[in-house]
Amino acid sequence: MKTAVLGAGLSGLSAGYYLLRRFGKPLTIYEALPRVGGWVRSENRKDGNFIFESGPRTIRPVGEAGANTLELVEELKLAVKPIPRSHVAARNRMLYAKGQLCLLPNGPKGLFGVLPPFTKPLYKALLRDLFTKSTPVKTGDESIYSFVERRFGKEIADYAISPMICGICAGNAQEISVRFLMEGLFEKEQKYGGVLKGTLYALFQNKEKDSKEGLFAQGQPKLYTQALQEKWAMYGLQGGLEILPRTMRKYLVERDVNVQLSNECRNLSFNSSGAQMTIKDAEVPVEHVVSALPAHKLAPLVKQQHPSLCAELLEIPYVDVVVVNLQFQGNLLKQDGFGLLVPPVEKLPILGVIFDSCCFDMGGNTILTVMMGGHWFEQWFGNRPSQKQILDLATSHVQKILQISEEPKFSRIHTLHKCIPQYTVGHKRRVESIRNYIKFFKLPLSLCGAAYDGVGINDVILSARRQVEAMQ
Ligand SMILES: Cc1cc2nc3c(=O)[nH]c(=O)nc-3n(C[C@H](O)[C@H](O)[C@H](O)COP(=O)(O)OP(=O)(O)OC[C@H]3O[C@@H](n4cnc5c(N)ncnc54)[C@H](O)[C@@H]3O)c2cc1C
Ligand SMILES: C=Cc1c2[nH]c(c1C)Cc1[nH]c(c(CCC(=O)O)c1C)Cc1[nH]c(c(C)c1CCC(=O)O)Cc1[nH]c(c(C)c1C=C)C2
Repeated sequence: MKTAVLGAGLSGLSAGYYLLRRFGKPLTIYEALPRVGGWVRSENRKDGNFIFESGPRTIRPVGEAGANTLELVEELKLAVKPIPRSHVAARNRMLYAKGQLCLLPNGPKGLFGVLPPFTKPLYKALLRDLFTKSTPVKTGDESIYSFVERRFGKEIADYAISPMICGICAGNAQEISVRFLMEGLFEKEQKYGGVLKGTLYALFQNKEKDSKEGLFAQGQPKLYTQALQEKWAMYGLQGGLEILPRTMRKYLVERDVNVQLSNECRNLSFNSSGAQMTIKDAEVPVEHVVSALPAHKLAPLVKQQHPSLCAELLEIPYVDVVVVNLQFQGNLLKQDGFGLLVPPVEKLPILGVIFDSCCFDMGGNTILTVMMGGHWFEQWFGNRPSQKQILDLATSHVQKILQISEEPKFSRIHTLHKCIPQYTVGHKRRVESIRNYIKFFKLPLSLCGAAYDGVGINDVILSARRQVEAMQ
């Protein structure tokens, strides 16, 4: 089968990898930019022995999706940099709220004390769930904020869930679907009348999914076993995360997969013998297309022939994120950890700060990444501030929150337009409807990538695998 993949981000390269494994060649991957990797980008500063990541830097080795990524990492023979659960970066996550830096609880003990910014012990939120009647949600979905507020109270919604949503998709918890992160808990509440009740009932009935089912029933990847034994909380890659897409490209090219950079797809239509792509100005026929493009990039390609598919794809919103990498000389952090998040109720222009130099060795420098914008991008950056204004905003907040008086020695600013899809209320139905449309019209088109089945690295790699496995 002659297949084309659109997009050489992590999902497109993964689709290429799984297509090659399942069907062999001929196979071409078309990428608009002169590089692979999409949002994964690492700048290695050899002069200072540190790395600036403008996208992801760590991966979680959790569950089937985590095991699947580790299988790929193992096949590519990449050197991993594990962060065990005992590491300070795995234990310490902070919030900047009510004018102070607050360490988040990271174990059952933390349930019983009163830890700022919370005003009550957290176990009280669990009791609230136990004694609160469930509210049937007829539409089958609601925002994660309203679910958490109903079950656990406003304080948990404002100071635990809202910043967490910022730290995953830079989104507003009041718009993000409960099914994005808490599908299981939501369903337990709807079925058994409460989250705790449902959890206990499921445990008692032993109805939780058998871990021996699924992709790795025949044996899990060695690296995943190692991650479990050594209790990794997360890991990075030697040389920065961009080594992953770069090595995938090399792996594919060495096996005669055609990876065409600077070759944007400009139109996509379907006929009785397959699909017709316009690549730059050339017409290219293929039998099947795997799109690993962001939904808003695929939409205009199918608009002419399938306007309603285009409209549904455009219903998946995206947000812009400003990423500012900062290098300071020496170790300036008073409290080590993964980083800090700022709850949106604080109404500050920053979403969070990652302490890169606590996660990985950065040559004795303090390396910080400030993330800003997201759902609130227009509010803070709508008037298109200059690079200097952006840098000043990031630096002044870092200096105030972390009490750093020095100026950064080196910095980088990236404005990432439409970089993270928002799984707003109704997302699951929207994706089902898009895939049903494709099925109904028997289009030789598969969809993978961050727009549909999860926004993290593990999700987009697994999404590519599942789509390839579902191909006839
Ligand atoms: C700031 C930030 C931090 C993140 N942190 C983490 C993290 O810590 N952990 C984690 O697991 N995940 C993280 N993520 C998410 C992770 O980066 C994404 O899940 C992943 O990179 C998405 O990959 P993708 O292939 O689906 O999409 P993309 O990376 O968007 O790739 C799509 C590709 O398609 C190309 N393209 C677009 N239009 C066309 C066209 N018409 N023709 C051909 N090619 C086209 C693009 O140039 C791009 O290369 C983060 C993301 C961001 C933005
Ligand atoms: C402040 C902005 C962001 C930070 N990271 C991201 C954004 C938008 C993006 C992101 N972070 C994670 C993922 C992957 C999710 C997954 O499915 O694995 C993505 C796309 C991982 C993550 N980072 C934080 C949390 C709570 C998570 C979820 C998984 C986990 O618990 O490890 C916390 C966090 N993110 C950022 C900061 C500053 C921060 C906490 C201190 C930045």
